[in-house]
Amino acid sequence: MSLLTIESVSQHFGSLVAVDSVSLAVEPGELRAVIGPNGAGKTTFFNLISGFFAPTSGRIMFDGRDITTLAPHKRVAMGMARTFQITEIFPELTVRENLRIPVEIALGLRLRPWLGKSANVRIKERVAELAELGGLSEKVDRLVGELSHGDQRSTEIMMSLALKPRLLLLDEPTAGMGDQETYNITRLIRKLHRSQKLTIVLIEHDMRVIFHLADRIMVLAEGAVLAEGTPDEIAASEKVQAAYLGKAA
Ligand SMILES: Nc1ncnc2c1ncn2[C@@H]1O[C@H](COP(=O)(O)OP(=O)(O)OP(=O)(O)O)[C@@H](O)[C@H]1O
Repeated sequence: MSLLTIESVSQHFGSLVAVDSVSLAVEPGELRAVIGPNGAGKTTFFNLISGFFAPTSGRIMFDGRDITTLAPHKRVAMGMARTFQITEIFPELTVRENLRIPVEIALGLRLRPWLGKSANVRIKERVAELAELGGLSEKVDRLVGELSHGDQRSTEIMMSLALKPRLLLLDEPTAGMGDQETYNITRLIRKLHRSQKLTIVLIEHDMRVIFHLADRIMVLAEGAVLAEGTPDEIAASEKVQAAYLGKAA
């Protein structure tokens, strides 16, 4: 059974059709990319998956359950995590302190007035494990606000992972990054996908990232699915090339 199934979903804003009857099935363990020129409807599509809007029409199923109108926090509770284009971390806290927040939530220990020794040990171990996996072990005591954009993004991704999501939605994970940082984040995402068998849907502008990572790619243009296939098929598609060059496909 697919983990996420989108059936003919549309989103209208007045007379504008931002997402036009889009369908998608994401299998467990798959890394699926959604690409498209500016204004193609990618962010709106992500907002529909994470529940920021209910679609004008269509149906969204997650883990066999109809979540079309389910509130975002209930989707998170079902195992859907999302990172944003704007980094959502606490810059005035250290990496360790940032990671500790979702770890405590995941262990059901957040905001307890008093934590026993064994609870503290469990939290510390999990924070250390996440820092290691995210390549952040040497930076755990640094303030996040002082880190590079790439390390901040890694921290944010590891915070999402602390919640043990079954689906991770990544919204332009390398936005605003230079070549080295883009490479590092791409490697981290690939490592998480492979080692944790994490199911990931990502929106990305940077084609190098997409072609290195994705099992399959869906291309949106003017709200509709223009093409779907493996990276090789998408790279060879004349329709896709035309859409990116701004010509009529
Ligand atoms: N809340 C909204 N109200 C009205 N129109 C909207 C809203 N959100 C998006 N749109 C419009 O829907 C269309 C698709 O926008 P969307 O942001 O989803 O595209 P995108 O592919 O993510 O673009 P980009 O790559 O530039 O981020 C655009 O024409 C946009 O102006």
